[in-house]
Amino acid sequence: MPRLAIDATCLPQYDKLDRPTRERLAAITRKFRELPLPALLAHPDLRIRALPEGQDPRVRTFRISDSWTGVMLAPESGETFLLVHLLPRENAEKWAADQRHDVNTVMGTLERRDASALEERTGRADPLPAPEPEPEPASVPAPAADPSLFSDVGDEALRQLGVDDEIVRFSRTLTTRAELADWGPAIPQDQFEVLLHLAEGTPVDQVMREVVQPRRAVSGGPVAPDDYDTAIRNTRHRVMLVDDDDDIEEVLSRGFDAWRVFLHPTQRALAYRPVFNGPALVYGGPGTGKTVVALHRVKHLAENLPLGGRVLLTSFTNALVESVRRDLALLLDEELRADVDVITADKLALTVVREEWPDVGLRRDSDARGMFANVVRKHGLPWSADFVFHEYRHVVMAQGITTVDGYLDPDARRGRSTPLTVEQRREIWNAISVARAWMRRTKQLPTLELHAAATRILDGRSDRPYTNIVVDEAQDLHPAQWRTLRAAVAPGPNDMFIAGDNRQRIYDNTVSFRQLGINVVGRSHPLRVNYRTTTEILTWAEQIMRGQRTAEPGAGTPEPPGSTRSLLRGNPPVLYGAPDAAAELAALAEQVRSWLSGGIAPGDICVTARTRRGVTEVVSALRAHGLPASRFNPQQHTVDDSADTVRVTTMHGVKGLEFRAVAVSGVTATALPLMEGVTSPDLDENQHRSDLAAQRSLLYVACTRAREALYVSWHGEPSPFLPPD
Ligand SMILES: Nc1ncnc2c1ncn2[C@@H]1O[C@H](COP(=O)(O)OP(=O)(O)OP(=O)(O)O)[C@@H](O)[C@H]1O
Repeated sequence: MPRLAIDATCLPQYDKLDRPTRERLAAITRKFRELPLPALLAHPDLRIRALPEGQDPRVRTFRISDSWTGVMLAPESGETFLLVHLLPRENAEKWAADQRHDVNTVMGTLERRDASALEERTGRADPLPAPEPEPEPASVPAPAADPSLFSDVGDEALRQLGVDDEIVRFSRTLTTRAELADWGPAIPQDQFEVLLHLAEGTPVDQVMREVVQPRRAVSGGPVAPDDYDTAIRNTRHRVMLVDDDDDIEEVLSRGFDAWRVFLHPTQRALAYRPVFNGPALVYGGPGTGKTVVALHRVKHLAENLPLGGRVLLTSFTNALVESVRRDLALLLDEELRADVDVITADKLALTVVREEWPDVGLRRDSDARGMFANVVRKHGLPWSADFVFHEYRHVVMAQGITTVDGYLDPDARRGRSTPLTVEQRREIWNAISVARAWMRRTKQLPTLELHAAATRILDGRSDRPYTNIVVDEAQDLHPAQWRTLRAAVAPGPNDMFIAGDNRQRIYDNTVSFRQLGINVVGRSHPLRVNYRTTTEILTWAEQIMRGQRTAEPGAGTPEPPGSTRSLLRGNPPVLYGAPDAAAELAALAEQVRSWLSGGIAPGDICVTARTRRGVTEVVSALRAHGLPASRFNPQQHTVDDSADTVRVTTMHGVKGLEFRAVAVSGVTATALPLMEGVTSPDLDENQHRSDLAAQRSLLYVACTRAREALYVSWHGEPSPFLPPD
């Protein structure tokens, strides 16, 4: 029986169809599965048309309605029809005639190209000749500088990476990366990805490892050039196979959830790898699908749980947990979800501690800081409360030190820049002990204490609550939180799956996985394709991180800025430096108005401010300009807050989220960095640097939430973190 497959290109188009057109499309595609090819092609109602002048004899169009046309690929051999595109009638014939589909025999995938555009650029030519042997260097005159973008990659190397002759020839005509990016939509997508990596300077063997091999792993070997059936089956990152009993309408209407179906080969290889022999780390820049991979990993683990097993999926804040819980419901049926807990590490610690100590409560961290001020005053200590609090947070609690000898160990304060004598340490230890004893007496524990207690309880048990733990947004967890997580699962295969990006670290925690007994060496994997943000926005935002070399926890190799690529194109960010705050707010309102009138829904627009006060000012200003705006507190409301208003929140509040349009306001020198949030260099030089880096990351995180449009504004002197002009 013929089978139906649907190209990802159709999904956003499907959203534009009205109900009767959708029903008609479903009825037509049902026929694709019911009728043999000759009967289908001859069917009078469907008006399937070949394109005599088209580039690809297998491409046909069919009528869906007066205004919509479908484009399909109907290979002569094999049984799979591919629904390639849904287009307004007036554009369909031309588009369909320009496209050609081929099997990429190296990667085993089905690819589409704009053959007419490529032909115009490179001419129709015979395949490239076999490579000549390299001439002896001594006999060659010094070559003229080759301006071609890929001058240091030979034809044969390109072919081995799955770049076919036509694209090899085409690639030789390119001189800049921008030109390559412009041609993205015309080039076969897998080959485009290979070229993008090479253009960034990625070595050939790394491109082979990261782009070609994951695709080969799916195809399992070479695929013949006419084996369209197999190639379609191998192209699961772009093509969805419809099962015989699937309801086509239902399948198509899942469009917005493309992440559930079309995993990039690297994403799929990580999420569905049967076993990692210990903790595994997935890292990568913003929007590369780390959360998506984490969610699919949960699916894999839940599907393979032993009897009585449980999976924990955790993320950094309540809002993020809420967001992944909702997404997980789209991926897993209820029965599987029953074996998965989706909670923060703090909630886990509280639950564990309450099992032993039911009346324990949670104390705000700011309270704990205040308590240290009392102790310092009472003991007449010569240090500030902040200094002692930092010793507590970044030394004692970070390293899980439980005895005075542990604190006196010469290694305990490694990385702290203010030296302390043994006597001084004893004094500080006493003060910290007094504060901690007092907290325990009141039974109101700040989160770090809660985690210390939870770790102790879990370590004392023979059984562990979880079979597998999946951690998203890992970069901001404090070591004490990691210890709870480590203790909640027995060490072994598939114990921990961790997703994070150290360049998005926006709180004051730094972690050494090795010290925590979380060994990810040899199991750290990068993701490099950004699915969220356009190239223009991403390239600009990467400049915020210029000069910053942040090692991934446990990965050893720092990720250089620019190692994430987007396949999406759009407009560059709009930057505006206003003379004063009022002018900045007025311009912001105009920007929001223009997005709204351009058809972006209010709920798809987010405005960030650096502080809560800034949020209040923005909300008032937008409302004063007659625009719908409301404060959006992801900690309290969930992210699907249905109010149809522009969301306004702090820069911290947008962590992990995304919006079609983002305005980052108040990027003024006095607000970024906001010095009241930065440890004074007199207290600790290293912490000072680390806090500044976190504030730089904050701007980077806020800007990389934008999918299509980014606007950044300031008044007076701009933040030094902004990219230079
Ligand atoms: N394979 C895919 N196909 C389609 N969309 C995808 C795919 N992978 C990710 N996306 C989409 O890209 C966007 C970013 O994904 P995700 O949030 O998982 O990235 P992330 O790496 O966790 O981002 P960040 O670190 O910036 O929070 C989401 O809209 C997601 O649905």
